Amino acid sequence: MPQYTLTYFDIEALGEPIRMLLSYGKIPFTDNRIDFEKDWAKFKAAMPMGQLPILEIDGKVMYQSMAISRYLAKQVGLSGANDLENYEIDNAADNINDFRAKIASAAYESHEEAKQHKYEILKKETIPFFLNKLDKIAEENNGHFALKKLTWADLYFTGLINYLNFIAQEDLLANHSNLRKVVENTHAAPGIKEWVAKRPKSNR
Ligand SMILES: N[C@@H](CCC(=O)N[C@@H](CS)C(=O)NCC(=O)O)C(=O)O
Repeated sequence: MPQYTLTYFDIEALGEPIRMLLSYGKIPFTDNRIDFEKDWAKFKAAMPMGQLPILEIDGKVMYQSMAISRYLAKQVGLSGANDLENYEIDNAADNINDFRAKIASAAYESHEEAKQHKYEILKKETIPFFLNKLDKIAEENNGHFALKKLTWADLYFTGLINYLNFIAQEDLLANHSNLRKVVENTHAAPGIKEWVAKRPKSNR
């Protein structure tokens, strides 16, 4: 059996969809968590793109969380059966990633006034726009993001949601029952249920 090591920070965010994919596939992995304050400066230069997560499989270093997710999804049966199905899943994951990037752009803005301005637009326009669109997609897919069944796009959203709530500074799912259903369906999946019950507690 190959040795899997997922290296990320001690949070959910971009590492969590990968932890969920491995758990769903019942693939044992070392959950290596780097202390950002204490140790990150030491590791950063050695990372392929200066960032985390990375997944090592018998020493082969993989990076870019969505590329890793696509790779693992194929291994564990959470990708599509053909190009069109994969398009549907990728499309959903890209929508989710666009939403993530918009929120992150406000959260990591270093200029205080610009940050306030970005949050105002986020709250007034961007968040309601994306949540309504994503909730509609989830409704059309019976509590999933694509193909009316569990795919890696559901794990991508569910893995990110606590982090998105944290950086958006609100409960994004409060008024979106179809998105809550995606999270419930993902949490109920075999392997993921057990992972969520035992994973380190984090609010992001
Ligand atoms: N596109 C990359 C983005 C990775 C990324 O933004 N990683 C952040 C943590 S979520 C990071 O490593 N930050 C530390 C740094 O840039 O020094 C991916 O999806 O893997």
